[in-house]
Amino acid sequence: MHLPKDFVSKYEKLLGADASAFLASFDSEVEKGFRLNPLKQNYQNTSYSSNEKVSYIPTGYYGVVKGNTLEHQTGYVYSQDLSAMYVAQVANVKHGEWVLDLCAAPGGKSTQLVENMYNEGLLVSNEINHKRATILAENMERTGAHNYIVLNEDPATLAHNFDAIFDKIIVDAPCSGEGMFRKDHQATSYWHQDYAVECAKRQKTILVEAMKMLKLGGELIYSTCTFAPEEDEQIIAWLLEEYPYLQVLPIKKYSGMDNGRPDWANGGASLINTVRLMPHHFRGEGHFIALLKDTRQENENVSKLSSVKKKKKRSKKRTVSLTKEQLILWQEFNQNMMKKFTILPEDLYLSGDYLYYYNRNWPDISQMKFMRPGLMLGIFKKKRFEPSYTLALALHPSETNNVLQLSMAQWQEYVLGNVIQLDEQIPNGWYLLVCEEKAFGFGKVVNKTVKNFFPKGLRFNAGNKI
Ligand SMILES: C[S@@+](CC[C@H](N)C(=O)[O-])C[C@H]1O[C@@H](n2cnc3c(N)ncnc32)[C@H](O)[C@@H]1O
Repeated sequence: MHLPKDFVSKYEKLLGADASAFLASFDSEVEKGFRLNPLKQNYQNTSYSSNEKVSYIPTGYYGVVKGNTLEHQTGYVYSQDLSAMYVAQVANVKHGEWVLDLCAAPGGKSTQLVENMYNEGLLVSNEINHKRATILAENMERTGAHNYIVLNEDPATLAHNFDAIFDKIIVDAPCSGEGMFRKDHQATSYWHQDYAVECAKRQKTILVEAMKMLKLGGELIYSTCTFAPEEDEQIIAWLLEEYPYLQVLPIKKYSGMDNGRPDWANGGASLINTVRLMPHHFRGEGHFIALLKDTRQENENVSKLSSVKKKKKRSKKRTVSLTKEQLILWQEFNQNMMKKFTILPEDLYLSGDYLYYYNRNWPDISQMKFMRPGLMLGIFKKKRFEPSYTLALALHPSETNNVLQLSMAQWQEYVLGNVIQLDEQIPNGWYLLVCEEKAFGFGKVVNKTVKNFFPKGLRFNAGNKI
């Protein structure tokens, strides 16, 4: 592929003898990867489970996944670059933590983070660009997770609302994208000599806001998909200067992963703890990851206590505005449909006519633009409750009373938006529709006809793909 002349000479200087292998890697083939989703029932029951496993991600595999298939639509598989999937692994989220993914669309890292949280704690997944935030919300809903919020805000507004409340913050920063050149040749057209420095300025602005939201003792995970030291080691060196209580923690380096390069920044020894994923050494695209810890926790118990108090005070601000009639409609649906899925009335949140699960302890988001203020349960329509597609994907067939098993051909009809005719009479009402053990939506049975509630914007023709 054609690389900008100045790009070539920059990396010849930086890499010396290693430069020719690095530059040659731009002409080699991109290797693809994907993850399976452990939140799904029997999640390894897919056609991909015998693919070669990735050593550094328990749910990661080498190979290509097809869109417009049952496994993809139901969120069992997510296609992701083999390098990008190491970021959420480095974040090592623990059940119960509050995590912020600040630059989240289209959602590769957010989907992986939430899948590792097993419905405990909270993931706030934010994207500044509205169009991209819509895609993020769709990808998040396919995970079937219960514990996420999708926001569409700029980092400064978030920081104004979320004062030092997150255990972990992921900043997968907008960058010069050099690591994506091999995948997207067009990306080279944006490149110029000063581009990395321009991107670094924006990265610093984002990081200043991120730091306001990090709890004492919290961890910041910073990543880019570029090789540029200005946006990688030099950004971490700058962070250490601005926030001297931050420490760069070592990241485990698997085969082919390189140490960060202190000599490409200010020589700070701890920069070696960061990781560079370089395509001439590693089976994936270019990436940089740093893990930083706020070390103040142990020494500053008093401040820590005040931050906990702040969290409790903030969460009281939210209000629940369901009418009695709406509450009854939801409870009726819940009792008929669900075996184990209990939501307390205090954890219900109404936005317009849409009902969400929003844990009463979560932070107040009423002053921010949201795409999903929690798990969407459904919508109230003229004295009835219609369950959402999102809820269907969040349920295991074994958790529900009314399950309707359909064939692959019937699933194809459903994702096209068609009604499905049944051969036999079954009781009228709502059913969780299931194909090959995978819940793919809700349908309302009326006299042997399954009415279709698959969202119009998501419909597709899967006819020739299976
Ligand atoms: C590298 S991409 C994120 C990829 C994502 N984390 C994933 O794994 O799918 C960076 C994102 O930052 C967003 N962005 C651009 N400018 C921003 C800004 N000033 N503040 C916050 N986010 C920004 C972009 O819209 C883009 O979606």
